[in-house]
Amino acid sequence: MLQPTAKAELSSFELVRHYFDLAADRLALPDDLREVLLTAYREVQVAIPVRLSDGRITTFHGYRVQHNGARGPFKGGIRFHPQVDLDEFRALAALMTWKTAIVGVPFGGAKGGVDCDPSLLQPHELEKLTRAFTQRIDKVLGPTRDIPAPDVNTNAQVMAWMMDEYGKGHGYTPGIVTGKPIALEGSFGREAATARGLVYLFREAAPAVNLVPQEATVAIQGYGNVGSWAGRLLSRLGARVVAVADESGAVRAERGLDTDALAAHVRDGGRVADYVADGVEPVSGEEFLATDCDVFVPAALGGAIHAGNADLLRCRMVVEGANAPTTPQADELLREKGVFIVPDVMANAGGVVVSYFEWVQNLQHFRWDEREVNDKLGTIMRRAYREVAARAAKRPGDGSLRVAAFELGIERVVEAARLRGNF
Ligand SMILES: NC(=O)C1=CN([C@@H]2O[C@H](COP(=O)(O)OP(=O)(O)OC[C@H]3O[C@@H](n4cnc5c(N)ncnc54)[C@H](OP(=O)(O)O)[C@@H]3O)[C@@H](O)[C@H]2O)C=CC1
Ligand SMILES: O=C(O)CCC(=O)C(=O)O
Repeated sequence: MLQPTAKAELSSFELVRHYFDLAADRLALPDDLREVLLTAYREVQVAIPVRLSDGRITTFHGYRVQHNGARGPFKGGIRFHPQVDLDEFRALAALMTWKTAIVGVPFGGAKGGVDCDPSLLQPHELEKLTRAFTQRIDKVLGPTRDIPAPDVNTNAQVMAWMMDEYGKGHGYTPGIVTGKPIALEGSFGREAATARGLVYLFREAAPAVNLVPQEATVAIQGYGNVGSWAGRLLSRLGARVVAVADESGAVRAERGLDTDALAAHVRDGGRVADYVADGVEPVSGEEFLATDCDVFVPAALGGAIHAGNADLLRCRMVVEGANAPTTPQADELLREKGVFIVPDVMANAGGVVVSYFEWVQNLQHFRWDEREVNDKLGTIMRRAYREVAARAAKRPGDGSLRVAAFELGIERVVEAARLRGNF
């Protein structure tokens, strides 16, 4: 459902660098400082040979990129996907650095993962691979060093295996990962947190395009953790989710999809394209993108909206659940058409904010109830939106939230690094 031409436009890191440069120009950052801020602190690359059930050894490749730790321990998700590479993790780790700074949680940025396709692995193979990966990156992890979390194709179970494997050498350490199962000191609210944060921001942003959130129509690309929770929470708000896509295809329903039923269908192993219900029709990838809606939520992979398809979009607002879903060319094209974009570094920051809450709870071996978690999340997300929007408003003619958000994030990282005497 994503068109591969996206990657050809710019590499993942070039894409992040593009937005970094725009913000760095505004901040008048000197070249030497730019170089420091664009260079990852540490990049770990490991080979992970695993004997699979067919008796053969498959060598997977694992990565952990720690981008910048000026503001606190490195923090960011673990992605399992056949197409990941070092360039992509460099980009995603840098985004984490700006994201944590924008929402003001005391972390740096990291990202990592393995080049595997979990859909081709049996559960015990996935566990074996996860444990072997954890052993190989163990030395750079730690609750005050680097704290992973779930990302694409990883979940609470994968975090539980990572925590258990890490604990073999270090003793019981729940604060080593976030996004764990509730039974293992995971935080209430973390599973839905990325989407909940996105919905908080959508509500803040809606007036900018005269949109009433409760009356909005929405199309969602990706129906995993972020997409399916966004669908369910937006439906609960009263919005109508009229189209959804995953890798298998897309469905559309003018009167609105039953987002809970669709989530249950996916949770039980179904694909979006196979979802059958009254008033629901299968559509092509292009028809999906061209769905008439108020809000488009990319919640799949990077580069999904690019120069080759941005023109198809018929929405008033894009709220980026995915990381780096919009290429610079597409971003410009959409903004020229008057589409209001709430960028990834703020729109999907709810996940890491509640990861921060989980970490804080783990350090104290204490638990907050879900209402407390959600309320605190709302306070942080709304504050971040207002701070970024206020900065964007100072640039009449180019009120891009993305560049303003990058500016804010970079500024905070520079301040912390300077105060620590890092440069
Ligand atoms: N989980 C989190 O807390 C956070 C996630 N994010 C970002 O949100 C995005 C989604 O992550 P998450 O929900 O956790 O991941 P999941 O693995 O839970 O879900 C990914 C979804 O994307 C779909 N997808 C994958 N490839 C394509 C494709 N080519 N076309 C259309 N859909 C596709 C998958 O479909 P299928 O199942 O058919 O493959 C699946 O529905 C990522 O960009 C991630 O970095 C950002 C912040 C936090
Ligand atoms: O929760 C976290 O620590 C990180 C989530 C993540 O990977 C992201 O925000 O992209």
